[in-house]
Amino acid sequence: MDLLANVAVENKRRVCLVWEDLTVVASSVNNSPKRELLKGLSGYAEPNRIMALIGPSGSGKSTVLAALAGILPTNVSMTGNVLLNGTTRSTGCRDISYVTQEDYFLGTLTVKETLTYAAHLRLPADMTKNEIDKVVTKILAEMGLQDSADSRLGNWHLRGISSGEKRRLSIGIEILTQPHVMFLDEPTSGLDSAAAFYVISSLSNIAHDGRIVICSIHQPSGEVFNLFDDLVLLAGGESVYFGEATMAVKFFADAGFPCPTRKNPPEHFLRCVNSEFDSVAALMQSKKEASSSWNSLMKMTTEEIKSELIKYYRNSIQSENARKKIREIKQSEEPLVEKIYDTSRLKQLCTLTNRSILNMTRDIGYYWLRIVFYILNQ
Ligand SMILES: Nc1ncnc2c1ncn2[C@@H]1O[C@H](COP(=O)(O)OP(=O)(O)OP(=O)(O)O)[C@@H](O)[C@H]1O
Repeated sequence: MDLLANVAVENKRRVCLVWEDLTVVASSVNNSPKRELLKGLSGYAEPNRIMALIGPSGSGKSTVLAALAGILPTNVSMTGNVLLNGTTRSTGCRDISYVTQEDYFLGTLTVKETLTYAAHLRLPADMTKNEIDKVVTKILAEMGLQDSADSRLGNWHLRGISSGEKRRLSIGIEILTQPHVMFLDEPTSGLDSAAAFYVISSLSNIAHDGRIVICSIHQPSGEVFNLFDDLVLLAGGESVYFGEATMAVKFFADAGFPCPTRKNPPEHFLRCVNSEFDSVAALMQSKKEASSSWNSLMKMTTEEIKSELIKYYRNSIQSENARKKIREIKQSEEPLVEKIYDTSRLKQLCTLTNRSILNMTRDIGYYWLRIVFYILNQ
């Protein structure tokens, strides 16, 4: 069996991700008290599904992604477990990939060149040039980048590909190694609604090809929201909702906070838990506009709605189902659950960060070599 086929077979293995009682605490600075960034979150992610992580700014979305990917900064400590099954590797680079908000590229290279260099660096050394070309062609097609394959990426003085295409290229580079789990921090930030839809559609296709995709996202449009299978809504580091995205509207209605007709559901969910709206409401009150405000219709402050929802979620059927599913995944004999890191192996939390730095350094080194060869050949 050739290497490409090997990669494909491995990719079909079912891998589930489970997190239990995830608590992240930031150490005190200048005698300030320790701060709990995440408060005992539990959940799971299955292959063939794409999960949205939403919540107000500062609710802990990036911290959850970093905790699950094992790249928390050193000034925070984590308790709880993150479990990944079906693999004997711990945080091996083929299992987990993390796409940051920023795209780091050399603007003078084309899309295809960038993918090809990344493929040469990241794929097994014994893959032939022909095999690598096949992988690159497949990814260009998968990410809808065929038409811009020969376009330069661009930089401050060179007009290049669009921001949406850059995002898709970043994702394409990460799927080169066929990771089982992909984390993405705000993959649609700075994109217009059409580009955001395209990026999330591509991610949905990647997920439905047997992978777990989890991404944080700010205010998704209704169309983008409909692409997600699962939803985690966070507020102040706590779970307000965890479950199927399509069931969230019913959850809010059952909890006593129904989504008004014609309102975009994620907008309503965020409106319910974003305490910043309280200060906006206070400002409006001072302008005598409060009679029409949302809070006055609800007769509660956002802080009160948030605590009500957190309490409701804890005793909800969604929370019970999540606990049951976590138990089932952990008990399933085939494949085995492997603990990828826990509080006793905190050092492993740094491995991904180190690997990213290593990859970046290697990438830069390779690009410089390429430039030197180019100059010598002129
Ligand atoms: N390393 C850290 N040390 C101390 N506090 C931190 C650290 N990382 C994050 N925080 C704090 O934890 C809270 C959650 O941060 P996080 O970046 O996870 O939120 P977020 O939901 O991703 O926000 P945004 O949508 O604005 O990116 C914030 O109040 C932030 O200031």
